Amino acid sequence: RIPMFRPLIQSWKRLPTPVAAHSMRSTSNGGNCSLKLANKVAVVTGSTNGIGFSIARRLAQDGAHVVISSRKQQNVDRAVATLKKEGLGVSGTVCHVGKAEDRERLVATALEHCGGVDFLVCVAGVNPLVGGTLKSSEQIWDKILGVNVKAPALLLSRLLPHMENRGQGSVVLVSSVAAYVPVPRLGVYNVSKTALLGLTKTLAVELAPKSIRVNCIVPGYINTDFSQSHKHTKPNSHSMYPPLLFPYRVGQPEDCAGLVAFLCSPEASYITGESIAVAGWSPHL
Ligand SMILES: NC(=O)C1=CN([C@@H]2O[C@H](COP(=O)(O)OP(=O)(O)OC[C@H]3O[C@@H](n4cnc5c(N)ncnc54)[C@H](OP(=O)(O)O)[C@@H]3O)[C@@H](O)[C@H]2O)C=CC1
Ligand SMILES: O=C1Nc2ccccc2C1=O
Repeated sequence: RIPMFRPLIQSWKRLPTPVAAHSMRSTSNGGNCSLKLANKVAVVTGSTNGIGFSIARRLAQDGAHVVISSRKQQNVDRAVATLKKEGLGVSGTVCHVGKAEDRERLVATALEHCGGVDFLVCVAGVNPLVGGTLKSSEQIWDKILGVNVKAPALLLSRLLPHMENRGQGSVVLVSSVAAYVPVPRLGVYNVSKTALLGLTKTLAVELAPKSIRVNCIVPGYINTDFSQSHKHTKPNSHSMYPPLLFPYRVGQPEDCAGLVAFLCSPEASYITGESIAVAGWSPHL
């Protein structure tokens, strides 16, 4: 009876049921139409290497057509060629997520190749400075918040009308356990990853009436070039991170990919506003 809740309740009524979401159609991959993401289109930023590449591969293996992107043309070409050789349905374009014209090109590429978009996975993230928060210049603040926080929201705002046209959609943001437990000397980066938790919750509420779900994955230390270049963050027996699983194994990009595929799938159709750790331990209650 509280008026504020009325729009949300109306949107819940319209959320797709798992049964409806399982309907089978032919796939844009020319592949198996029983795959759970058949006929779907995914845009993945920062997807030519590491976690993003693994997510792109997994979504394509599950039947989606995936639009790959990152800053460097040669990386896009290499990633697209590798996945096409595996028989997967992918296309690609250059997109530095911090540049408005690149975001426009990414949207245009997705529409041109695929006619619409069902999933947006925002993986691209940077940390140009290892050091204390208060030692960071305004330029560093602008760079990190611009790429890590503003860019996902601005890209989604351009894709939104096309996702709405499809009747439902799923957005996945990539935060970090650093959002909950600050990694020493990753000051502004830690702050940006905490902001993504808030962005997830706010967008989940705003987009529920449009049947678009917004969730966030929260990786721990994952074995990629990015983490290699921040060697001091590797958990060890002196680190502030609890040594649950990581003495036995380090996280791999594929650990993140499986979770994103689930969050995009019909099985997750009643999950929104969640932040889920992939870390071998849990950073929150
Ligand atoms: N690895 C880890 O331990 C953890 C990583 N994360 C997060 O996961 C995400 C991916 O990290 P990870 O896979 O390790 O990194 P990698 O360095 O392995 O890969 C980064 C990818 O993003 C692209 N990229 C970098 N900057 C931009 C940009 N401005 N615009 C578009 N694409 C860009 C790179 O290609 P190109 O150079 O061609 O642009 C590359 O494809 C980041 O958001 C990071 O914060 C979170 C927690 C832990
Ligand atoms: O860049 C990162 N390095 C890390 C090390 C441990 C946990 C999270 C992270 C990051 O997000």
